[in-house]
Order: sequence, then structure tokens, then C-alpha cells
Amino acid sequence: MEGNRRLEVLERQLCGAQLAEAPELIDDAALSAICPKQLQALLVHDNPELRSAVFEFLKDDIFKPNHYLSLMEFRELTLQRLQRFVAADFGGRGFDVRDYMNDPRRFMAGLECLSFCDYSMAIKAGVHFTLCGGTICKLGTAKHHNALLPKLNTLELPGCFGMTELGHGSNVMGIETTAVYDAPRGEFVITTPSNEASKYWIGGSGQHGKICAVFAQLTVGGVWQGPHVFMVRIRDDSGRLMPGVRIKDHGPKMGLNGVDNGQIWFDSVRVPRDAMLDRYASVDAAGTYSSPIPTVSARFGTMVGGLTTGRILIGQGAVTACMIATTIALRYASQRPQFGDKLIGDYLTHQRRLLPGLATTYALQLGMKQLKVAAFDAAKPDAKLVHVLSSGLKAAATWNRVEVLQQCRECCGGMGFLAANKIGPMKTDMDVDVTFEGDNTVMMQQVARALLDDPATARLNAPGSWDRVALAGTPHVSAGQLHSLLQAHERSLLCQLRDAMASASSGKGGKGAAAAAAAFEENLDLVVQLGWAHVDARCMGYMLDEARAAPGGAAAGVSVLAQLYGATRIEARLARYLQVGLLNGADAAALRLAVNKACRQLGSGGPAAPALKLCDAFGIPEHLLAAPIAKNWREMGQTL
Ligand SMILES: Cc1cc2nc3c(=O)[nH]c(=O)nc-3n(C[C@H](O)[C@H](O)[C@H](O)COP(=O)(O)OP(=O)(O)OC[C@H]3O[C@@H](n4cnc5c(N)ncnc54)[C@H](O)[C@@H]3O)c2cc1C
Repeated sequence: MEGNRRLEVLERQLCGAQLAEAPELIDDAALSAICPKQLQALLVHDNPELRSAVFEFLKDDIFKPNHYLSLMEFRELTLQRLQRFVAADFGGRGFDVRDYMNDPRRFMAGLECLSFCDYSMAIKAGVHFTLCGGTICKLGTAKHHNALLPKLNTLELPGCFGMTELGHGSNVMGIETTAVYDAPRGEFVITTPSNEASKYWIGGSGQHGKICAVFAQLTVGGVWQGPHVFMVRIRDDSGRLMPGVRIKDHGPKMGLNGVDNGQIWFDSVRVPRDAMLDRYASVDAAGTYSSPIPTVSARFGTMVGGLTTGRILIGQGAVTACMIATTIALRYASQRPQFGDKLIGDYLTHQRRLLPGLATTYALQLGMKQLKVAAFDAAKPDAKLVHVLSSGLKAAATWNRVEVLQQCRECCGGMGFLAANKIGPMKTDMDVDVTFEGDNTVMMQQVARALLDDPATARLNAPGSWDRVALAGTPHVSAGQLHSLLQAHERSLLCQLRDAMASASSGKGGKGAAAAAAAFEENLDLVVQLGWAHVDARCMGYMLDEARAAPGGAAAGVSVLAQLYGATRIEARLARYLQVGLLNGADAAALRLAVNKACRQLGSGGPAAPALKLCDAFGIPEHLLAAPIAKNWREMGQTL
């Protein structure tokens, strides 16, 4: 009897793949209620006047794309663009690096707008203002602020950020450059002890940089104190290299060629005692080192923990790129027929390739919004939350960008390959965002580590089997079902990793923390999946919160996309859901049909497709869309 029932269940599950009917994800009434204006207010939520002023400023001819320039001409143009930016007054206050401390949202908003125009300009500005200027702001004290920030504001002192070395990228603690205090002369001596210790990839150092925030291992009175930051002049006012400084220009890269990256060696370069950024540690004239933070690792963690703005900007830039590329590709799809009258946007494959990316772009934009609230608005920011969100969202946003831009490029066919249509140059210029400001694989490990270190993890129960959330046979899949699936998926990974580490550390021959760390490494594939799972569940939660609080026309748009987002994130990781029993074969089949149906609802209808309204809500100014196929492809080569 029991055997028969099991056979029946098995049969139902196997046949379910054919029999499932499409449950509804999206309600048609919600689609017609979408209001782009209300949605835009929800998505872009701070400094509207500054944003409009920067967008207006970017109408100048100097910001028009020019794909015919040589490497050196492009670098020169990028520098000139930045000079224009620092000279602009943007309705009265201009752009001020001190806003990194005083008004971080304004600081972010000003720089965010540049990535709508050109990534080289955005990154050259980011290196100068955020990495160099922000480091001075956060790790320096009044003497550094007063002496350096006014010169950064005018670009009199183009700044660089010297953290990475040839031999030490992701492992920043391992850098080898040394700074030894010479008490009789009251100076630090900065040295590159080996070629592997040369500063590598340093943005702005190849040609234009004059000052660099150099990370070096500090020794005072023979005692090693760990990495600290020193402001070192690398070129004099007329642009000649300083004594003891050697720089090799990296030359052409696969993209981002408006930025002059370079490699730097320091040969016993002497800098005054004041060159050390001393907010968290200082050395007095007699050579006494002091810091309120007792250990090297805690001190370094505090120093780099204060520098998350750059990481947030990179994540936001990736979301912006997805907005631009998706808008271009969907607009083109809504006008371009192929095989008779059928618009390419009406093919299911097209909808399947573009619309999950649109939903993810919304999810990540709302995730970035919450990250900014956590990082900049709280009276006392929750450092752990900021760390988890900034690491996870940076990785998710940039990996998502890789996928979205590739799909958009392919969906535009040959037109996607034309530089004038913007997607291609964005793809090559931005490819590095998965690597810099924290390599994505390493970032996802940081997320997982923080989750596993949380004492609440130890109390999570891991059931023998996970409760299935039945999608097959229901007429409608609710947001609650999707969200609880995403959360259960995250919990399943968390429990599996926690148990693997716990049994390694307590098992026979286990060696406590070292054995747990080895188990973590043994399961790095799951570790990265956990990072993703956390971001997916959090973003879905943020979307649902926004939908509950927003006015009707915005709530409709967010909840429609939350449905597609949740469903497609689950679909992308289906193997795990099936493996742990959160879904069965019939649910998987039903999910596929539900996603197909939702994509049809959003993407069909040519220029009237609801997806286009959702793109309008990004509020991208027409002059910054700058792709002829986003306007009227039939006029290519004539008026466009
Ligand atoms: C265009 C560009 C501009 C840059 N600008 C600057 C700048 O201005 N200033 C600056 O200081 N730096 C800069 N960088 C450096 C950048 O931050 C580093 O490239 C980055 O930190 C990665 O280091 P890496 O290149 O040595 O790669 P590695 O750390 O060697 O990583 C190589 C590969 O190994 C993997 N890996 C590494 N460690 C682990 C691990 N623990 N577990 C699993 N996998 C691992 C990574 O995922 C990656 O795929 C720039 C880089 C580029 C490309």
C-alpha cells in the first residue's frame, strides 16, 4: 500500500513536467496601474536638483562620445572632462570632496551621474575624489583636510590610491611596501622592497597623478604596527617624478582607456611625519606610536571598513549601466520587426533574455537604496550590515551587469556591436568592475563569513527535510511564497555550511578554528552560493517593503517586478531547490510556465509594452541614452 502511494507520487512528479498549467505571477490590473513618475521618485530618491544640474552640464559637446580617439587623446579628453566637472558650480555649491564626510549622499549623487555619460570619466573622478579624497577625509585629521582637500577640489593635486601591489591584490593585509620611522629626522622612509611589492594598477598614476595615498607596513622603533596610509607626492607641480619615485605607465587595457593606470616603485622616499593619516594611529616626534585600537588586524579592519563609499559607487554604477542597456535594448526591440511584421520584442526568447534583467536591475537599485540608508543616514551606522550589504550588492550588481549587458548586446543583433549604440563600449569599459573595489568571489565570501559568524546562525534549526512550497496546481504564485522559498534556500545553505564547519572543528582529530576554516575552504562553491542567496532574499524583501509603502502607481511596478525577480532567481538556482526538496519536478515545470507568461505580459505590445514604462521610470535623460537604436533605427545614418 505504502509502496503504491510512493509510486503514485513519483509518477505525478515525473508527469508534472508535462501536465503543469501556468500559474499567474502577474496580475494584468497591476500592469495597467504602473506610473513611471511615481516609480522614478521611488528609485532615485535623493539630491534631485544636483542630479538634474549634472545631467544638464553633461549636455556640453565635450561629453559627446568620440570613439575615434587614440589612447593618449582619450586620456587627455578624460582629464579635460574632469577639469570641467571641478569647475562647474551646479546651481551654487559645486562639487566638494568634503561632502564625503559632510553630505555623503550629495557626494555619491554627483559622482553617480558621471557614469551615465562615460565610465572612464566616472572612474578617474572616483579614484581622485573617492579613493584618494575619501581616504584623506576618513583616515586623516584636520591638518590633512586643510592642506590637501582644497587642492583636490580644484584638481591642482590629482590624487591616486596606492593599495594593490603586483603580488598582493585581494589580500591587502599582505602588502609589502614598508614605511619606517626615522625619529632623528622626523620622517618616514617609504620603500618598495621587491618587484612584487611595487604598487600595481594605480589609477591616475600613469600620467597625471601628483599625490598618492600609499598603503605601507609601518615600523616604529623596530616594532611592526601593520598597514597604515601615507600621503606621498609622486610628481612635482610641473609633473616631473619626485626623487626616488619610479612609475611605469600600464599603457592600453581592454577597456577604460581614459584612465592612466600605472606601476610605482619607491626607493627610500622620505616623507614628513605629518604625511601619515593619523585618525586611528599616530607617531609623535620622539617616535612613540599610539592607537586607541589595540590590535593590528582590528586597526586595519577599522581603517578599510571606513572606505566603503567607493565600493557602493561601483555597485551603483553597475546598476546604472543595466538601466541604460536595458532601456536601449527594449526600445529597439519594440520597434524592430524581423521575419515579417513580428517585432523582435514579441519573441518569447527576447522577453526571456531581457525581462529578468530588468527585474533584477530594479531589485538591486532598491537594494542600493537601503544600503545608502544604512551607510549614510543612520546616526550610528550598523557596521556589520553595511559590510554585508556593500560586499554582497557590489558583487551581485557587477556580476548581474556582465550578464545583462551581454544579453542586451545580443538582443540588439549587429546593432549591439556598433560602438555608437553604447552597450558595447560599456561592456568593455566596465568589465573590470567585477574585480576592483573587492574581487566578487572574495566579496561573496565576506558575506558568507559574516552570516556564519553571527551567533543567531548557531540557533538556526536545520530540518531533516525542507518543507516543499507547492507551486504546481496553484492558480497564483504569491510574493510570500517566492520570498519564503528564497529565504529557505539561504537557510539551507547556511545550515549546511555551519554544520560542515562545526563537525570539522569538533570531530575526531579536529583542530578547532583551523579545522572550521579548512571546511569553509572545502565548501567555497557553497559559500559563494550563500552570498548570492542572501542578496536575493534581501532584495526581494526590500521590494516587498517598498511595494507596501509606495503610492499605487509605484507599488504596482515594484510588485510586478518583485514577482518576476523572485521567480527567476529561484529558476536560476533550481538544482539546489530540487536537491533539498523545496520544490519538486512539477513545481519546476509550473515555475517555467509562470515565468514565460509573466514575460509575455511585460514584454509584448511593441511600444505599448509595460516593460517600456518600467524603463521610463529610470529617468535617463535622452542625451545620455545616446544610442541611435534607442530612438528610431530606421533613421540610422541619416538624421541619427
Ligand atoms: C583597471 C583597474 C584599476 C585598478 N585601480 C586600482 C587603484 O587605483 N588602486 C589600487 O590600489 N588598486 C587598483 N586596482 C587593483 C584591484 O583592486 C585588484 O586588481 C583587485 O583587488 C584584485 O587583485 P588581483 O588583480 O591581484 O587579483 P587576485 O587577488 O590575484 O585574484 C585573482 C583571481 O583569484 C581569485 N581569488 C583570489 N583570492 C581568492 C580567495 N581567497 N578565494 C577564492 N578565490 C580567490 C579571485 O576571485 C580572482 O578571480 C585596479 C585594478 C584594475 C584592473
